[in-house]
Amino acid sequence: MSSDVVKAAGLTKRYRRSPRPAVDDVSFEIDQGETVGLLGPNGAGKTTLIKMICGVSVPTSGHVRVFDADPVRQPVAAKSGIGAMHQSGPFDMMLPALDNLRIAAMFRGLRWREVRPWAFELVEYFGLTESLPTLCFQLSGGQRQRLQLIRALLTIPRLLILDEPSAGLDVPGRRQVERFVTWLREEHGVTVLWTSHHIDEVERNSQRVLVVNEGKVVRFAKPRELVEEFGTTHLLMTVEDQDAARAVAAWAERAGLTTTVGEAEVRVDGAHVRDVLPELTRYCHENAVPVSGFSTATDSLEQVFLRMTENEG
Ligand SMILES: Nc1ncnc2c1ncn2[C@@H]1O[C@H](COP(=O)(O)OP(=O)(O)OP(=O)(O)O)[C@@H](O)[C@H]1O
Repeated sequence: MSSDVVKAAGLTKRYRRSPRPAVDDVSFEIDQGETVGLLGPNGAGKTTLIKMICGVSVPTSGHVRVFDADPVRQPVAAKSGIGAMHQSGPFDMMLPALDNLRIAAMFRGLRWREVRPWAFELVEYFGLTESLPTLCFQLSGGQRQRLQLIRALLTIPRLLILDEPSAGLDVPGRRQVERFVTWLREEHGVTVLWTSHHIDEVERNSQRVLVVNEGKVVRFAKPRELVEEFGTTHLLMTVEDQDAARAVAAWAERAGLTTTVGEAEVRVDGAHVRDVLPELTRYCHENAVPVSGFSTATDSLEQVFLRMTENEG
């Protein structure tokens, strides 16, 4: 029995009449209790990957195991531990929110009477108590999004899969989802796989990030490791006049660095830019170059992600 919750090997999905596979020879493992952010640009294959993990879509080749079971051939063993929220999962729009929750419980073989106290706690936490009698088509997009999340959580799953849980939510709503996911992981050891186009929230809440592009895994690592590996640091020197800007830029270029001269500052880019800072400040001091300050900044995960998934052509 392995401790991996999800294990994919050579997983591939090619839709009919598609020029290239949506998911292309993907292999990775997700450990018990970790939160993994799945990042990729539109059309990268995230939803297709999630559908195969949930047993909703059949792989063309390769395989995926969830709790050591094949989600298509052994659906009960694989799926009974999964709580999944899919992008725009269907509701019966002409029924009240409450009935949609009851129906979801029924489909999952749960007794509404037994799950109701927990469901009502969730409803209260996500601020939907007064919306329970409202017909689904009369709910706002954000309210429907919250209802979807509650539906995925009618029981606390061992593996929670969320496909863009924060789509359409305002900032407090996004933070509420983040806090809840963190609570599930910390209090219940729930393993989480989630996608989001809000890279800042993935960075804040994921132990590891699986970056996919054009169906392939680009990298699977901790956010900090990605920033260290693919990010750059730059230096901003604030100068008092253009002569000073030219002097700083000339020195930096002699040191093999790239510079961008602005109105009152010089940006210096290049590997190990921090290492040259003492020498540069000494040069400015000894030559009376009027520099009024400096700062260094490292790329965010968002900048790194953009660089990693830039498509040529
Ligand atoms: N049912 C389908 N039939 C044919 N092609 C499909 C189908 N579903 C997805 N695709 C294609 O597979 C590729 C991956 O789509 P997928 O929805 O998995 O991407 P995604 O990363 O989830 O994108 P997004 O961020 O836009 O939701 C896309 O090129 C898409 O057009």
